[in-house]
Amino acid sequence: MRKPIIAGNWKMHKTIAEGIAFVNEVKDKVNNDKVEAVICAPFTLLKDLKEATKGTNIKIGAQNMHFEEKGAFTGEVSPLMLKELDIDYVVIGHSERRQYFNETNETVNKKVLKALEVSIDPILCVGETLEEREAGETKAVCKVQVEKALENVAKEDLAKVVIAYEPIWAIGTGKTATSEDANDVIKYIREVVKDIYGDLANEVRIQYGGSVKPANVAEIMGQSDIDGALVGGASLEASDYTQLVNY
Ligand SMILES: O=C(CO)COP(=O)(O)O
Repeated sequence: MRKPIIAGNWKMHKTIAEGIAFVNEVKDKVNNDKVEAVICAPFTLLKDLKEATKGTNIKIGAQNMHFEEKGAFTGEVSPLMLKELDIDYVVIGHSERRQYFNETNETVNKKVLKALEVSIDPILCVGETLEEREAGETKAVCKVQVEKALENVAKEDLAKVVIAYEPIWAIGTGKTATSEDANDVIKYIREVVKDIYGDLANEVRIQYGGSVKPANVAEIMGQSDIDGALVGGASLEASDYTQLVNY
């Protein structure tokens, strides 16, 4: 049975003080045992958020990391530095990183492998652009992204990988894929994983991301193959976040 995972991706928002105030507001209200609740925050907040969420149901994720453990990589953060903070998840290959920071399928694969090696569960993001969708390439694009990202991932590690299907045109635009469309692509992504790993694919959680909010979360989560949501904008407000994880 796959436990649904609802993760807020704060992107480049919130100071430490704001993050702690947020956690203090939501922590006693996050009480849906059926869902894993996660906050993916900027690096500067991680240590304090781990502290503030101790003894609560909220897990903490980073939004990126380097694939090397150390070295001359000015401005980067190493997987071991995240591990030292006992970080639970790390978002890998978000479309904003692919678009603005030259993240490629190859670096995404290296990061996924490294995250698994240091025991931080990767949230692997895939998804098509509007152009690709209009050209009917959605599934082909997702297939390549998933196959490349999972290259050399060991069978016994597969279930630790969370995949987030985030159509780029639905991110921050207010446009969601219809829940049936999202479900259809997610079903297909599971087939792609199945072609590589067989029935182990049934253990992989696949989230939807893109303009998820309290008003549409139940419908999205009600789909047969959607195992969670990765939420940007609507995860920034404490009351919205509480509604999302308690949908
Ligand atoms: O990119 C996203 C989550 O990673 C989605 O962002 P929005 O929920 O703001 O559309």
